[in-house]
Amino acid sequence: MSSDVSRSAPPPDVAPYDALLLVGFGGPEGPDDVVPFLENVTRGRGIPRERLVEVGAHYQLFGGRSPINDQNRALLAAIREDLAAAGIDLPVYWGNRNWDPYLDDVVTQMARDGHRRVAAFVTSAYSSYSSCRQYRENLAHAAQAARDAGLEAPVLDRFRVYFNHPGFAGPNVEAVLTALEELPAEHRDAARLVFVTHSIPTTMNDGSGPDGDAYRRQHLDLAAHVAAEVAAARGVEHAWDLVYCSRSGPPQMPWLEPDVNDHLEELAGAGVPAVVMAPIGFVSDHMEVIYDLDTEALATAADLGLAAARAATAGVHHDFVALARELLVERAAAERGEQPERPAVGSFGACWDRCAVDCCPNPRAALPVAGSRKEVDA
Ligand SMILES: CC1=C(CCC(=O)O)c2cc3nc(cc4[nH]c(cc5[nH]c(cc1n2)c(C)c5CCC(=O)O)c(CCC(=O)O)c4C)C(CCC(=O)O)=C3C
Ligand SMILES: [Fe+2]
Repeated sequence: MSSDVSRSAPPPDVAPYDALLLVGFGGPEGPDDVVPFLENVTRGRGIPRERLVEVGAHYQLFGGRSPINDQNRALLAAIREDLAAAGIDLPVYWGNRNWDPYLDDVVTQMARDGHRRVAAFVTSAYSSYSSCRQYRENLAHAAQAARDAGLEAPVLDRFRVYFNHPGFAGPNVEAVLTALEELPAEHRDAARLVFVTHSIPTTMNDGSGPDGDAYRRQHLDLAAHVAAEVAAARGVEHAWDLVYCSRSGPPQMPWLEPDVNDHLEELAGAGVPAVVMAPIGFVSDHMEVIYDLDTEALATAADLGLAAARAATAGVHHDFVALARELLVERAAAERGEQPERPAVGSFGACWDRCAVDCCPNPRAALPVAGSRKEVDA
């Protein structure tokens, strides 16, 4: 499969799919949305009130508006354009887990529009309950909402986890190289690469993927790949680490560590002069990135006298937009019984199309999910 599609070539075959669904997290779009949004996110999850007040304040600092929905609107438009340019005539919808447009409403509309077989592109690149299974629960819930409305629900196939797809890895390599150029020249070669992702409870990490610990190991694998590509491009080896941001939950519950701010302190103490913070755990510059990194961690670095630059997220990078099409064409071929090429960087190889039944278990309840290997879809 090639990403440059010439005009005369026949368009790639996307059968059996009749629509693509972009699946987002969702975010508030004004001050009055913040509390109901936080209630949606944390319902039944035992997040302390103090943490919600604190996170609410982060949103209010930005006028109560997260950039995440606008980023998904831009991604949606870019995917539509990319598909059209490739000659693929397929409607693309967008729905969220936690805010309008809600997945339940969007999938119900898709059913009403007659769609039967839908490919789902989730804006989250790694395995874990929060970043994988919970979205598949949301898809199953949305299919049920369509059935509750008296409609025939489409089958919803979620793409393979894509942290190691070249269309995600490539933009992250490029972003680190660009961020290095933003550092003072005299410190550039000594800069540490600090890869950052969302912390999760250690128990959630332990259960992630088919064999456990997949969330952390997938990040380490991509980080090692990016660091190697950067070294190859610059002819300079940069030491690197994987650290975490946005810890939540009650204080006595262990979450993945170290926190990015603590880590910066340690680096400064060890005499490191400069860092690039690369948020490989996120696909766009949403609140965790613009608050936890750009506001808080960059201030920590400034206090410590560390030169720091934040690498861009994949966002609407051409290669990341193309990834949606490439995974669509790949998965369609697989569903037709063909053996498509499955590009992947790093040491793990391409991930599975359908998750194992006990992959990334829900810590609280066994809920129906879309796209498991053996379970019958809800
Ligand atoms: C792994 C992961 C990703 C990356 C994968 C993915 O992208 O899905 C992610 C993304 C996001 N998380 C987001 C926002 C929030 N996450 C929270 C809480 C939590 N996140 C968790 C994990 C993750 N979260 C967990 C284990 C919790 C504890 C509660 C629970 O077990 O569910 C809370 C509650 C307050 C707090 O406790 O911080 C908020 C407000 C936004 C939107 C940002 C915006 O508005 O721009 C995005 C993209
Ligand atoms: Fe989160």
